[in-house]
Amino acid sequence: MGKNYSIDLDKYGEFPREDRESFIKELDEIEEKDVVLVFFGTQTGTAEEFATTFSQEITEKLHIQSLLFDIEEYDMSELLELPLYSKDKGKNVIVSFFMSTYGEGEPTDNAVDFWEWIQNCVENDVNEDKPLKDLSYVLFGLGNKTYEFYNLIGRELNKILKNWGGASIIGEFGEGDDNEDTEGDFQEWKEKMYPCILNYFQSSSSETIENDEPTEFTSSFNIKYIDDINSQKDVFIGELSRDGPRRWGCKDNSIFELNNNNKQEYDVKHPFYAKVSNCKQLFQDCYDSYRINNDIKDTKLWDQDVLEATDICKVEDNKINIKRECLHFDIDISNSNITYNPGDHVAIYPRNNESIVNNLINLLGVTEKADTLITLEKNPKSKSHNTPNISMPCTIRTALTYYLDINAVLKIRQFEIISGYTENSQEKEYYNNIIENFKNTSTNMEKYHKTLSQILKECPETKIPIEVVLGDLLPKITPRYYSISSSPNANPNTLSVTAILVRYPLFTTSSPDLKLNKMVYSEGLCTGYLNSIYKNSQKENAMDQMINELNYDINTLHPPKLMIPISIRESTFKLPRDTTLPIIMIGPGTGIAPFRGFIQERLWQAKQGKNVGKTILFYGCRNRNQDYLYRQELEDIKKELDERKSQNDNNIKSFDLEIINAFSRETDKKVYVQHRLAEHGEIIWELIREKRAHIYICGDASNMARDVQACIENIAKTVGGMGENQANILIKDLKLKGRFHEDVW
Ligand SMILES: Cc1cc2nc3c(=O)[nH]c(=O)nc-3n(C[C@H](O)[C@H](O)[C@H](O)COP(=O)(O)O)c2cc1C
Repeated sequence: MGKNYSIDLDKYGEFPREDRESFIKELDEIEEKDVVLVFFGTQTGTAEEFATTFSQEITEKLHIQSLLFDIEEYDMSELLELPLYSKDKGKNVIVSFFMSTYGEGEPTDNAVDFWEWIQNCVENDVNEDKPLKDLSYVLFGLGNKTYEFYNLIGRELNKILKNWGGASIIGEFGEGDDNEDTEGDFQEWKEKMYPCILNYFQSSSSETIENDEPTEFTSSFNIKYIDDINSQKDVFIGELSRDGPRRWGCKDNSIFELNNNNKQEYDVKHPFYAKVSNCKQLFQDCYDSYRINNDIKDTKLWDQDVLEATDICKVEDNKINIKRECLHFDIDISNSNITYNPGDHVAIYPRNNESIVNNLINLLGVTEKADTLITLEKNPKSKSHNTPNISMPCTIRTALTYYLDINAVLKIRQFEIISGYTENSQEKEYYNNIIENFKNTSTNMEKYHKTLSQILKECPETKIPIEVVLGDLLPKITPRYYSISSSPNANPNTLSVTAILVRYPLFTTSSPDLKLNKMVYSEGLCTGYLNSIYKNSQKENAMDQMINELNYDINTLHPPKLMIPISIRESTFKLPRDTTLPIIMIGPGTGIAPFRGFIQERLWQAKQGKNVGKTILFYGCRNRNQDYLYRQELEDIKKELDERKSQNDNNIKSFDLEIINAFSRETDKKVYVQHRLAEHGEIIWELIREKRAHIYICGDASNMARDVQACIENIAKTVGGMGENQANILIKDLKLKGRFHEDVW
């Protein structure tokens, strides 16, 4: 399609067009005149999920053609050509964007190029041409109000499209706040948006748009079973891959990827499968307490795909105590060409628990076909142009284990689809109640906490065709990001992860004999996966078994089970280039993760003969004997430094490390990091004001980060004698100068 539409694209700055698809070409391939294009910028999949729902409902409910695009994969400079193209072809096109904000008001990884390009456009356009003046757009931003730059990407994009581009917005700019209820915000917004979209097409189209009752849901795909496959090499076995299937082999007792020869770069769409070189538990005897049947979610009993907490649970009086666990992993990145800096993030791709997959396969009634190869082919009766969330051909078991999030909490659209697949009036009523309840009261969908298996268990007469489950119902598994807790210089070829296990207590069985009470819980997808890797690695001969399992029988073929798919995401949470500058790190709980890397790096720098500035860590946890992460390691480093100092050791330059702890449950008084920070106001102030210290906060976004910032402002007032306004400006100024960093979630 390219430059047919006489726009001088280069004038606005270059877009990396290589390897990008053309959305105008795809638009050209469909006959319909009225089309909604839907782009998403997502990190953990929410924006993609909303964009998918939006696109599907536009087609199913409004009967308007819609195309869905990952913003990363398309040449977005075509936006400039789109108005002329549409005019030329007599098409009415709406462009919609679902954009999440990350970092400190930054775009998601898949939107980085688009974001740079559109900002360059604004800068390069001296004449302010309003090149998008004939473009109509729809915009929904996803963010979290606890962040300073709430929904910055959505808000800025709105301004750019409107003010610079001259485009017109349809309906209202929508915003979802993850701190409250993004799903509810989206529901409300889209219900108002649909009439606006209809209106737009009705007034601009020569044809009449029929929008009576929504038609019945039609599966986007038909399933095709493949009995004989010519070439096994074309089969996907659960690997994550930008291009074709991937295979692993074994030599000298170690596993390596075949046919790769390190040529392929590893990224989020083509992760590196890494060996775990070491993993261990970090907490000692640490528990969370729940009152029996009181603190627990109101939910029906079911006996599958939840875990009974017998081995991690202690009953005591009228309480159930469930174990808190935190795992440390050292991941081997040798032979991967992967590099990282302390403070970067690692993406980990989880997979579903085998027994939960088996349950679901049974409940769906596909046990016999579970290991047959399938592909999903477009259903000619469906108008949907969506692509499936699975790599094909693969087996149903592979799709449900590696590609689809079978534990995802079902949302309203999924209930709408499911309700069409039962003849039982009670089940229908049950679904309708959930849908109505949600629509009328904006109840947070998480409250229901229903997964597909639970629903199928509760409603046995619901029979959902497998192609709907695979192609329309389940979202894809997205990677989870962790702050890397190591320094590459101190640990060549290793990357560490510190992960607290996420457990959702669901209910307790209540027995008059308290000792018989049990807790039932479900696990977070990624930490459950990491826990299974940890447990497996504790078994004898785990590695040998994994190697043995790499046999090439198509029915059991899978990526190496104990290897973790990873990729790196660069972060702005970086140590100062000038090693002599002091740093103040505040990171309670797993917020310590990047600081373990920082401390390792500073120690390494000192050992290399560099002068290293004062390094203070404020670390908080409940109790020094239970959940003090890396206590031994930190104490060992302190000891080593003290010994070297007392011996006037010239092999290491100065490295003044101070660790200040806040233990919240050791005394009657709750002591948190901000309290300890306030106690050290004088030195903090001196380091900030006189010594150009960098401040780093890592951990909980909603309370801790806010309280710590308020505490630093207070120090500026009480110690530095600043007024309210001045103290506020000081923090803003530090941020602008790149001396105040946050890595919060
Ligand atoms: C590390 C991290 C940083 C974030 N930074 C911001 C931010 O600066 N502003 C904001 O409004 N939301 C921020 N968020 C919230 C996300 O935008 C929000 O959770 C969104 O729903 C995620 O959508 P996604 O699943 O499409 O990536 C951040 C979330 C995380 C985990």
